[in-house]
Amino acid sequence: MLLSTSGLTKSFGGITAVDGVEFTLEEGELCSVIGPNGAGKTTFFNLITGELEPTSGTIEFDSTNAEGVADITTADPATTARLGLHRSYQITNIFPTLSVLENVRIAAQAHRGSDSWRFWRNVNSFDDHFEEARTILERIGLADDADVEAQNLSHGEKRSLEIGIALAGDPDLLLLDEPTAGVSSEDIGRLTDLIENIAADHSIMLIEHNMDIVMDISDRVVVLDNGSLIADGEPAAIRDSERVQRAYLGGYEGDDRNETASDDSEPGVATG
Ligand SMILES: Nc1ncnc2c1ncn2[C@@H]1O[C@H](COP(=O)(O)OP(=O)(O)OP(=O)(O)O)[C@@H](O)[C@H]1O
Repeated sequence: MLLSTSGLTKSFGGITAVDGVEFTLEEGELCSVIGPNGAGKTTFFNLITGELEPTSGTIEFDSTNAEGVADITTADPATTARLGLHRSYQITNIFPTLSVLENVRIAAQAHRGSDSWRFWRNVNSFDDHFEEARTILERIGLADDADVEAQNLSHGEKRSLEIGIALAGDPDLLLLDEPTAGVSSEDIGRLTDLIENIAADHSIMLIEHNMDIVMDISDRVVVLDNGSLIADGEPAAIRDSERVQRAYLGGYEGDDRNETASDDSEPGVATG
């Protein structure tokens, strides 16, 4: 287990945005979180990263940066980040007038902690951050744009840069909140390839409304409806679940339904 929530609940006044969620993520999984608008997906992420404190329930994270499993139920975002939980936001969080390289370098430097700020004149660590940032730019496909002001990137490239900034934190678990929202169709393929590439050596939780992407790249899909986790299983089983179709998918059949429908006589969907 990398992450686990038990009875996780968050109420805002009369609204229970997240309602008793039992969830476990295994290391290496790419797990998509889907559900209708207002289902509680972003609140679920905010609870995990410590932006919000739960009303009740617990969250545990098996960080490589801590001894054993850490109880992160009430940890703040700085603490969860230090433990290896990073996210990219729906709202862009890059420095628009700095270069693409600087955006990632600063994130790498911040991650290395107060020592590298204190010894910022230390040429070696400064070079290390540049080196690390350049390696990340290669990976996210922005190496040729290293000196471009971030504000001049396309929307899709900005989303890639946000992922690069999150990668500079050396995360064990990356939470991506609608990374393809508003991205042009030609950039979507690139971004999807990038997420798959990152998933090769990171655990990922992904909030995504584009069902073709969800079905294509997820190892596992969980469905939130009205704050409750109503289904948890492999993509094909989720797509074919009547309950999920009723709550959210509303007739979605996907691109490859004919290829995979026959092996789904016993859908592997756990319900909450
Ligand atoms: N800070 C807040 N104060 C009051 N209510 C909130 C707050 N944040 C979220 N909510 C409510 O909690 C519920 C879940 O919202 P949330 O944003 O988590 O859903 P979501 O599944 O991420 O939706 P979307 O797909 O539209 O982003 C909604 O009813 C929302 O209005």
